[in-house]
Amino acid sequence: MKTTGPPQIRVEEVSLAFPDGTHALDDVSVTVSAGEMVALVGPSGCGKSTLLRLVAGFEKAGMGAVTTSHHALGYVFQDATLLPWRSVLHNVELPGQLTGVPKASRRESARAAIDRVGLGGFERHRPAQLSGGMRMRVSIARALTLQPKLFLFDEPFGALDEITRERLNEDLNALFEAEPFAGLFVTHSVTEAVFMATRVIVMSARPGRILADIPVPFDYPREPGLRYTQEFAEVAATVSKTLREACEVAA
Ligand SMILES: Nc1ncnc2c1ncn2[C@@H]1O[C@H](COP(=O)(O)OP(=O)(O)OP(=O)(O)O)[C@@H](O)[C@H]1O
Repeated sequence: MKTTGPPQIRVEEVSLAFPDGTHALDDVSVTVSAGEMVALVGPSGCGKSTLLRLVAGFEKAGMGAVTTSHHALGYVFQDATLLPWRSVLHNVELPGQLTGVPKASRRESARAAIDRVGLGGFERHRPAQLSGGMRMRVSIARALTLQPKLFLFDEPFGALDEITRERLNEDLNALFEAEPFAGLFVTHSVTEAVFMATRVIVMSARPGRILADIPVPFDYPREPGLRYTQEFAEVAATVSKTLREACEVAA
């Protein structure tokens, strides 16, 4: 198991209300260090995406402070957000192209990232020729070319079938193990949260507050069969119970 490094993301006592008065977050504090993958779960609309957007700098906190290390940031959304007219290779090259990386060098890192997500051989395919899971892999490869030390995932596998999602969880765990970034991962799946995360944060209904911060005590690599063990079931039950309480208050 890797040791955790210095904090990469610090959210301190943050509250946020949108201009229309929607109170999205209330007194939220989260620290994520290198080597931590923190899953965020909570009732729909509790402010999980808003919290990610704050960390990315797309929103400003009304109160409190958000600080991140000055490293490149990877952001992966539920939609793969690929350009349909571009090949896999050209989609993955895009961040390098936009930031002025010379062609040979950006092509080399794009090819390496495509290999790392298991899509070697599909460089010339267009997004429409790929499955949903493959498109998501392209999206992750594109983020990997930035060599992010901070990685934000906004429910990236929510639209995929169960088995594809499990495979992507396993592959993302392997990427995390190989290069322990600081990760914040929004999901509605308790199994996915516990399988992937080093900690699971459970948020309350809006305005989102932190109800629990539950450590996940499993080493990496995490074998697929971990999901069927008693220890896994116990951690998942703790998360589910807290989440259920949060949702019952919301209902
Ligand atoms: N720009 C905005 N202006 C006003 N309200 C907003 C804005 N963006 C989000 N909201 C509201 O803020 C609350 C939190 O939204 P957010 O998308 O962060 O929730 P979430 O927990 O990610 O939801 P879900 O799990 O359904 O994806 C919601 O009530 C949402 O409608």
